[in-house]
Amino acid sequence: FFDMGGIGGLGGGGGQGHDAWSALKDGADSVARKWHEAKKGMGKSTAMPAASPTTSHGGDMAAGIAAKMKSNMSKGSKANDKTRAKANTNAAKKPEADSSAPTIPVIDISSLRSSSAAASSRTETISAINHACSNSGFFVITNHGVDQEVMDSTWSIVYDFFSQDEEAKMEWAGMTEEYPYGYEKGEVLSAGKSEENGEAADSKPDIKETFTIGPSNPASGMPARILPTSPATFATKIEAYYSELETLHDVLLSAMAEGMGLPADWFESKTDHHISALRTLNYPNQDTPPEPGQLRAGAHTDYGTVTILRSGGPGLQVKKDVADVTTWVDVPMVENAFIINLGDLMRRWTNDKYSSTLHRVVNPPLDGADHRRQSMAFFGNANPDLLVETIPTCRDENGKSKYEPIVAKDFLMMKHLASTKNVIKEEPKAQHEEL
Ligand SMILES: O=C(O)CCC(=O)C(=O)O
Ligand SMILES: [Fe+2]
Repeated sequence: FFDMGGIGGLGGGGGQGHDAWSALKDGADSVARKWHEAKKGMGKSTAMPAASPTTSHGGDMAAGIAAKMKSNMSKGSKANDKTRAKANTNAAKKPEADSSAPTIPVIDISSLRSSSAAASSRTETISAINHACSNSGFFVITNHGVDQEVMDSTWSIVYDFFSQDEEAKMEWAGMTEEYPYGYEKGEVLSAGKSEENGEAADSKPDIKETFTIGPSNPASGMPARILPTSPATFATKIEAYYSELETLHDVLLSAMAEGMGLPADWFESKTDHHISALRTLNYPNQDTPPEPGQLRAGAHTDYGTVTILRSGGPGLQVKKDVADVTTWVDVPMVENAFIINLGDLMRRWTNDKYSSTLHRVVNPPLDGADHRRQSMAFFGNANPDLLVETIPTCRDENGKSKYEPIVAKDFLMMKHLASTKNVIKEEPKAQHEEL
């Protein structure tokens, strides 16, 4: 019910997206400019657009349904603190109750990636990350150490992949329960959340197409990767990108472990044959109004540990409730940065100490301009056979937890299968079996 309220209750999703855009227009930066910058960034050989970190909100658009919504972001609406003030100097000037105050800090993580960094700067970074994880569950990282050439060339080849005609892309479709990867169109992202809560799911497919790969490690128990042969260098590039982000995932988990008062290597044995997935996303240009309730990506939470996202333009918004009113906060776009957010597995693992926050991608304005948009999301996860029991330092004062232990892969598949009911085929595609 909770998610359905978020979608249906906002009074018609096509409208929802456009209302959000008009609300954004009142924000610090004009949406038109952001779109313009984003478009420049969508070119074949370009990366993320440059934009200054800003947030805005659509505070009034959901007032009518606020009462129906249970606040899961009460922690996220805490006032500015030192960390946020440091990450964005504009924030420091805003009054505490201002719902447009940034909840998504920008954190420089160079100290986590350099062996010569001063211990104090590492501690400061870990504390900023821990704070963001315990509040909005979203933050942006800079100086993350991922190879620029790998980032840019993957971005560019992914653009080329999605630019192919439907037939060429469908060659790589055929998602099954056993092979939950490949090309697809028609996912209902919001359904994963509904399934966890035992609710009926919305049936409107997202206005997007995706191509996903899983781990290459046979010890993960996942099937061997099926990689497109066209464009020619797609396979090598996307595999290199996956490896880079696999390392960054380890770095972030290690910082989070320390943030929770655990040894830095605490997650290592729990992720050494992980089932993280890399999903590339294309949101085609929209020149006709969407169906009511349809968004580029419906409101959802991610499923795993930590998501590492590279996003090519505006549209991504994070839910924030302020005094029982739902607002959607724009995620700041910072050139060459990654957006980090936590998944439901991490939320459960930490007994809700860390937040997995609802987010969505809204529709662009129907203004005749080309608003094609691209993203690449690395969905970090744990070992498939890991029994995820509440982290010792996250139990309550009586040593109790809100959650029963769950097996990591069972939890992931429950959510994944709920959101891909429209796309999953009964049988694997024969043509790829010999690969
Ligand atoms: O494209 C984006 O910016 C976000 C996509 C997303 O949230 C997801 O695929 O889980
Ligand atoms: Fe997401």
